Amino acid sequence: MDQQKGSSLAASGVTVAFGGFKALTDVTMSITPGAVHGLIGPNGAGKTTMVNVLTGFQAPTTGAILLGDTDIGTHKAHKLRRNGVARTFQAGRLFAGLDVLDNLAVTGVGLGHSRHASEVEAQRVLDWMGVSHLADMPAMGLPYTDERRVSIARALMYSPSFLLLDEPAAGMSEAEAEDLSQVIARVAAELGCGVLLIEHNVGLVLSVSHHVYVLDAGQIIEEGDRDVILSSRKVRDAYLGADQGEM
Ligand SMILES: Nc1ncnc2c1ncn2[C@@H]1O[C@H](COP(=O)(O)OP(=O)(O)OP(=O)(O)O)[C@@H](O)[C@H]1O
Repeated sequence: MDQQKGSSLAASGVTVAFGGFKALTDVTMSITPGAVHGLIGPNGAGKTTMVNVLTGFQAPTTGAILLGDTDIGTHKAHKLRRNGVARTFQAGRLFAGLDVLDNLAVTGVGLGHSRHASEVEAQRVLDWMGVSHLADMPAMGLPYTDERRVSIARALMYSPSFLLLDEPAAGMSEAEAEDLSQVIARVAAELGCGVLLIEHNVGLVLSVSHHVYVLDAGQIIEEGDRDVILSSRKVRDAYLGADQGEM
């Protein structure tokens, strides 16, 4: 199965149960190429579980994960990555002992490319991100925002069709988050990637997303554009009910 350019990555009626506890219940959502999709919700709503189930890190208990017309719900993460579904993690998970270029090149080698080709691709991605000056820096000790950028660059190796970002702006200042939002917008607009953005920074999500899903207690309670989300009583209640402060 090759990369599915032009297809959607979707969850159809997905439930994920851990023992008797349902982290997700009958969730249906779709990520389309060239667009940014937001996924917000209070703590414990199921956002990371959603990313895990869309990227092969967690199998759905029931329901289907569809890449185009193919149910990939039982496919493992490394296979999905080869099919163009890439992600980042809440913690950057860089290899501390390697420099930035090698952190990216390792992904290329894991995808089956030669070391030389992987280094060329790594340099290309770092250039595209505007962070080529980091190439020779050790990953250990990188400033936090650079670490986040390198994590995204690594996920962009060999042009995935989908990029799922798990709280990429955590710990960033407003100015840094604004810079990041421009990178995210470019990933969709210039690379044609379908992006799913999970963030506690709701303002960032609303500013950059074409379509936003709201999870609460494992269920989608609202979806739509910025105006729909901002005017939703259900969304307001979910956040206030969970004492998450203002949106
Ligand atoms: N492997 C697991 N085993 C048991 N329960 C789990 C597991 N993974 C997640 N959960 C539970 O599922 C629920 C959803 O967790 P998840 O991390 O997906 O939420 P989240 O919306 O990403 O939360 P946060 O915003 O705090 O990161 C939580 O109650 C969590 O404790």
